[in-house]
Amino acid sequence: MEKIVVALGGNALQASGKPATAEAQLEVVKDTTRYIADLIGEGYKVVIAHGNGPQVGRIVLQNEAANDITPAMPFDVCGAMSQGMIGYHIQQALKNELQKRGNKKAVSTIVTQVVVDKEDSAFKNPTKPIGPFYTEEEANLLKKEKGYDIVEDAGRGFRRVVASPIPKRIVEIDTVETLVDSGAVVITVGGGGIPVIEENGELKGVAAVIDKDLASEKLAEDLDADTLLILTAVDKISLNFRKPNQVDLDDITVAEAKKYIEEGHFASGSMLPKVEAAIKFAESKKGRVAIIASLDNCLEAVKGKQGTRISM
Ligand SMILES: Nc1ncnc2c1ncn2[C@@H]1O[C@H](COP(=O)(O)OP(=O)(O)O)[C@@H](O)[C@H]1O
Ligand SMILES: NC(=O)OP(=O)(O)O
Repeated sequence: MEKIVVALGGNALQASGKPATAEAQLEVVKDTTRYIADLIGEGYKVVIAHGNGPQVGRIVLQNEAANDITPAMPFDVCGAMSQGMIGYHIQQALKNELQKRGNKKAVSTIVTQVVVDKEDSAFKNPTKPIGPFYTEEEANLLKKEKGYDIVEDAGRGFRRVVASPIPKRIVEIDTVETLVDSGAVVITVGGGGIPVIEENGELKGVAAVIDKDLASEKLAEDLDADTLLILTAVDKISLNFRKPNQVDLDDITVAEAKKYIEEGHFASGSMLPKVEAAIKFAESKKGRVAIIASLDNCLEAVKGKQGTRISM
């Protein structure tokens, strides 16, 4: 049975431009899980990973705002909360959807820690956007009052950025593997995993957000998956994106993908980490394929009819 690690992007988890209520998130997740249920219905063994940038940013803000009433939780705990919150919605919506289709598969979220290097240079150079968008005026105030690092995010406004170290090891991988082998649908490395460092033989949470595409790639390698399916808002990756001479790509080799990166076709912080994760997975073992596609085309993409496929 073909094993697929599905990495869900922001648009699969929340409606853009709408208030970030629990109801709105659940509605979007319900749509998302219909597509995932289609994949499962076709017999694919599916493991789900997802992002958390907007959600963990909001949880941190809620904690900071309520600090006078009850102590704010540290950043790593906020990451764990985002995993639980998003995982809960996905596992509930997917279980309901599968049950409707007469499928009794178990669906479980694993709170997942991912080890990073405490010397990772990312800790000195924050790049991962989290939470809401701000105007320039709001951004300047937040920088001054809260000491946030804030950058302009791809022409969409200003956003807080935090460190995004490279994922080295998935702590709960054996548990995930056992559950996947038992036939369960597992939701894991949510938000790229809760970042932890190893100190004197112990795990310790750190303030960071791991890139979920890179963590999903690590997961796919560890589980010996056949396919890494990265779902986002566009159906294919493009050369000259959003320019009059845009060219959408169907099938590319790792060598071509590397050349396109060098030519600067993929925006850092958005498409670049996806293409990098796809390259790493395709190179890791003969026969492995990475696909970047939109959620609504995920089944067609797995069948080779949609999306961009990256292979050796
Ligand atoms: N060369 C490119 N081809 C396709 N999309 C691109 C390209 N460069 C940047 N993008 C943008 O990257 C976005 C995906 O990144 P992002 O929104 O961060 O992903 P996520 O779905 O994980 O939240 C696409 O929706 C698209 O707007
Ligand atoms: N952790 C992470 O990569 O989240 P986003 O995909 O939401 O940025």
